[in-house]
Amino acid sequence: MVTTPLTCLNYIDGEWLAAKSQAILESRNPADWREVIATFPSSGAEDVDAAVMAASKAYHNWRLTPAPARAEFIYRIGEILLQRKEELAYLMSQEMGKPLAEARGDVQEGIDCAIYSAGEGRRMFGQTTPSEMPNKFAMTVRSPVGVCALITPWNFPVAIPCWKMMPALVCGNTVILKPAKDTPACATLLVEIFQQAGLPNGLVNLVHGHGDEVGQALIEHPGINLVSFTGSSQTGAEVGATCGRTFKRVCLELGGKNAQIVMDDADLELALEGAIWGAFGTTGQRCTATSRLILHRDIKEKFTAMLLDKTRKLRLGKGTESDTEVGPLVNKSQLERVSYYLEVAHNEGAKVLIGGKVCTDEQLKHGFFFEPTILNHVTPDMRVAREEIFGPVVTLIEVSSFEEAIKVLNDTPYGLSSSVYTSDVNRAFQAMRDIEAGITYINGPTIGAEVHLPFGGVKQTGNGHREAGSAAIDVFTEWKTVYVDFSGRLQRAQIDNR
Ligand SMILES: NC(=O)C1=CN([C@@H]2O[C@H](COP(=O)(O)OP(=O)(O)OC[C@H]3O[C@@H](n4cnc5c(N)ncnc54)[C@H](OP(=O)(O)O)[C@@H]3O)[C@@H](O)[C@H]2O)C=CC1
Ligand SMILES: O=C(O)CCCC(=O)O
Repeated sequence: MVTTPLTCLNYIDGEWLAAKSQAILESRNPADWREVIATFPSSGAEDVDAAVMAASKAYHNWRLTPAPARAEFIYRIGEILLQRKEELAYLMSQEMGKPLAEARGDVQEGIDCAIYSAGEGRRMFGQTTPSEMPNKFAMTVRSPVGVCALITPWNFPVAIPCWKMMPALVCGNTVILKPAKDTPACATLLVEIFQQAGLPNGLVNLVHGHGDEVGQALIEHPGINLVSFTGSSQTGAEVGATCGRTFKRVCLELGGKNAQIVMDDADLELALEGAIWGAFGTTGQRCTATSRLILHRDIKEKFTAMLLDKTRKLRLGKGTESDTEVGPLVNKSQLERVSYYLEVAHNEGAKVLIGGKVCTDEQLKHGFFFEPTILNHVTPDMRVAREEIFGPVVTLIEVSSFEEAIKVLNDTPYGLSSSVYTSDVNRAFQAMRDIEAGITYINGPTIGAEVHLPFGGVKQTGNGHREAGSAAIDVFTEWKTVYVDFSGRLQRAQIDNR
């Protein structure tokens, strides 16, 4: 296990460095805020400059390294991640609060992503297409985009950086990672693992600090070719606007307001398991979390009773304790945000069936714990049914038909994940066709994405790109069309006669 507090540094051009200003910040344990987990640099524009310079220099060799050789390096990272999985998972649980079992799952996603992306190194196919000319061949090849800025949130501190870094690197790009300031230690240990795998200087650079300083300097920097951002829709809109203004390719993975429909013909035990995991897994701090349960009126009463019973038995605690099912929120402002939405719920006339307040348990009083909460009498027009809460709060909405359920599900500015529990195959296919979301689960919870499949959403959840799976290769490469004219001269007559 890692001994805390850790002293984390930036990693630029193969060296561990303090910020040029020497300023530092702290990350603390959300289950007990008295405990400092790490100190880390509060970097500025001059540190970003150094990282961009290092990444640009490294790009010249890396882009010419054959993709299968790049892939071998990525595979090696996957192997070391597997060896150090427990260490990384424990640190994650200490630093952002998720239960150990979930933290292991987070690291496992990083491993899966490395293994999958390494395979892509041998599959970076283009196309050959017949030319209209007799003396020409035509083809498309993939080229790397260049220097990529990767800006990540705290809720999946290993998986999300890996979703971005593994495909970016295998495609021949170099990267600068700006992790969330709540999880600097996880990002530092991750980069140490890359270093252990034999990281060439400048290929991966790590710059810690405030989003509105480091993040902003990155998105504005003329040496950055691509920005891949995962975070809130509010920040994402600003990132997208800046990238538009400065002509950068940008991939935005943003918020969600995901719903699970439970129909009158559903297997209720199965739907219950899905609802509990979807709503309270990672303390509701997933972009795919179930925030709305859309319940058919014929099963609503029975299902609500089952839900209440199960929620009452959930064990809150420190993520590092083996029997914990629900950990703390990540920081004070998350606790305030969730408390604020409870006030909104009261004002809008929703009814708290369970939870609804900061946890008062003596053992947990130094952590950011909020009780798992169920809100009843919620209607689709209420703010609690439309805005992302990002905490352990689920709203119950009653409907009378399948058509109404789909309409309510779609009635949100977001479109990431969705789920339908039904035993009617026709309804399942209709849901697949009519739901406006990037991901639809049939008889499964809204959470639990697999790294070899495209991930992302519609509407205010993003800008149309997909990460993970083969879609990630589209994000991190440019198409180049190549014509080979083997006659050695222009054939005027053929051109004119076309
Ligand atoms: N669709 C998806 O794939 C996912 C979406 N999310 C969404 O992320 C949100 C929670 O994450 P959270 O970290 O609070 O989101 P934020 O948008 O606050 O932050 C995300 C990242 O952006 C940085 N940042 C903040 N301001 C700027 C800026 N002006 N320019 C550039 N970068 C900036 C942050 O730095 P700092 O830490 O210093 O603030 C952080 O690294 C939720 O809305 C959730 O739905 C989360 C996971 C997956
Ligand atoms: O919230 C996220 O950042 C990813 C969640 C993936 C999933 O649970 O499907």
